[in-house]
Amino acid sequence: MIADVSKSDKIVVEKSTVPVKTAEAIEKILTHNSKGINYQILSNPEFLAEGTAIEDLFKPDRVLIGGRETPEGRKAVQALKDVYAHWVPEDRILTTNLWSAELSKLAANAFLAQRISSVNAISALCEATGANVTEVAYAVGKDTRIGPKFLNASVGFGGSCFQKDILNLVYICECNGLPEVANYWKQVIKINDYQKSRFVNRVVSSMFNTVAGKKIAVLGFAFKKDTGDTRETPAIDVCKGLLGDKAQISIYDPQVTEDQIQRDLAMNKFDWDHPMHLQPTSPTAVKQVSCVWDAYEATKGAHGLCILTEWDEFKTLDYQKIFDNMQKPAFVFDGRNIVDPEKLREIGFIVYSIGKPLDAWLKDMPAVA
Ligand SMILES: NC(=O)C1=CN([C@@H]2O[C@H](COP(=O)(O)OP(=O)(O)OC[C@H]3O[C@@H](n4cnc5c(N)ncnc54)[C@H](O)[C@@H]3O)[C@@H](O)[C@H]2O)C=CC1
Ligand SMILES: O=C(O)[C@H]1O[C@H](OP(=O)(O)OP(=O)(O)OC[C@H]2O[C@@H](n3ccc(=O)[nH]c3=O)[C@H](O)[C@@H]2O)[C@H](O)[C@@H](O)[C@@H]1O
Repeated sequence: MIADVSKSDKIVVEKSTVPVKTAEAIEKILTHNSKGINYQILSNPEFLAEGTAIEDLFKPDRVLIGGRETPEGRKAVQALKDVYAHWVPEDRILTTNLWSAELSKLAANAFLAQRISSVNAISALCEATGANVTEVAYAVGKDTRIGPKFLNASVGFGGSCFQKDILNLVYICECNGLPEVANYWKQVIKINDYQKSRFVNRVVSSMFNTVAGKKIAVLGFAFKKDTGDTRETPAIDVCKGLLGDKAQISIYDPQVTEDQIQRDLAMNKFDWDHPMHLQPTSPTAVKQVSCVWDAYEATKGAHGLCILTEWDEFKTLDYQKIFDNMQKPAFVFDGRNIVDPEKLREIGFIVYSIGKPLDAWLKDMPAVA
C-alpha cells in the first residue's frame, strides 16, 4: 500500500512490537515494488503502558531508534531523532542498529514479565513459610541493582503484550536453534499460568473443596486498573477455573462492559488476538455469570469475593457493609494485595492475600483442592 501511493523517497517507521528481522521483510517488499523510490525502514518501538500512555509519551524513560548502518540509514535515524528532540532530552534518545531496536522491545517486555513471575514464584514460597511477599519484595528492591518497581505480587500478569511478546521471543529462539534459551523464557509464562491456577485452587480449597452452586463476587475484570482492556486478563482464567467447578459468578468492573466479559468467557484461549470482525457477534452468554454495576450488588449474598484488578475504588469500599450482606463464613481472596488483611479479619472475614502469612483457617486447608 505504501509503495502504491508513494511519489517520493520515504522513511517507514515500525512502531509495533515485531519479530526481529521484520524490517528486512518490509524492506524487501517495498524495494520490489518501489518504482524507483528509496525506502528507509526504521525500528522505533513503542514503550508506553496502558493507563499511563500520555505521561509515557511526554516523559519517556528512553526513545529507541534503530536503522541501517549506511549513510542513508543514519540520515533517516537523524530525521526521526529530530522529531523527538522537540520534547525528549537528547540523552534519552538511543540509536542502534535495526535488529537491536527490534529485539530490545521484546527483551524489555520479557524482563518486565520475568520480574512479575519471579516475585509471584516467591509469593508461593512465602505462603508456605510464613514470610510476607510485600516485605520480601521491599527488601529485595532496596538493592539499587534490582530496584523497587514492578515487584508487586499478583494473581498474574495480563495484557495483550507480555505473553505475546515472550512467545514471540521463544519462537525466534527456537528458529535460531536456541532451545535452552527458548525454555528459559517459556518458564516466565508457565509461572504466570501456575499463579492463576494456584489462586483458583486456594479459593476452592478454602471453601470446603468446592464452589459448586456458591456465589462468588469478582471485583475487577480488566488486566490492570485505569483501563477497560481485558486482553489476556488473569480474570478470564480465574473465572473459567471457578466456572469449571460450577460456581455462580457475579462480576463488577468499573470499565468493562457485560458484553465484553461474556465474549471473553465464551472465547477459547488466544482467540482474543483475532480481529473483532472474526469474533462471534452475539456470543452465547455464560449462564452462571452475571455482570452488575456496583461492588455491593456483586457481593450481596455471596459466599466469597475475589479482587482481580487493583482499582482504587476497591480500597475504600465499606467492607463492614459487604460482610453484613454476605453468607458466612465470608471469604476475601485478594489477588492484588490492595486490602488490609488484618482490618478485614477484625470485621470477621477469612482473608487470603497473595504471598502473605495465611490465617488459621487457610493453614488447615490443603493448598490444592
Ligand atoms: N496496547 C499497548 O499499550 C501497546 C501496544 N504496543 C504494540 O503495538 C501494536 C499494536 O497494539 P494494539 O494497538 O494494542 O493492538 P490492536 O489489537 O488494538 O491493534 C492491532 C491492529 O492490527 C490489525 N491486524 C492484526 N493482524 C493483522 C494482519 N495480519 N494484517 C493486518 N492487520 C492486522 C488488527 O485488526 C488491529 O486493528 C502491537 O505490536 C503491540 O505489541 C506497544 C506498546 C504499547
Ligand atoms: O508492549 C506493550 O504493550 C507494553 O506492555 C507493558 O504495558 P502494559 O501491558 O500496558 O501494562 P503493565 O503496567 O506493564 O502491566 C502488565 C501486567 O502486569 C501486571 N503487573 C505489573 C506490575 C507488577 O508489579 N505486578 C503485576 O502483576 C499488571 O497488573 C498487568 O496485568 C509494558 O509495561 C510497556 O512498557 C509496554 O510498552
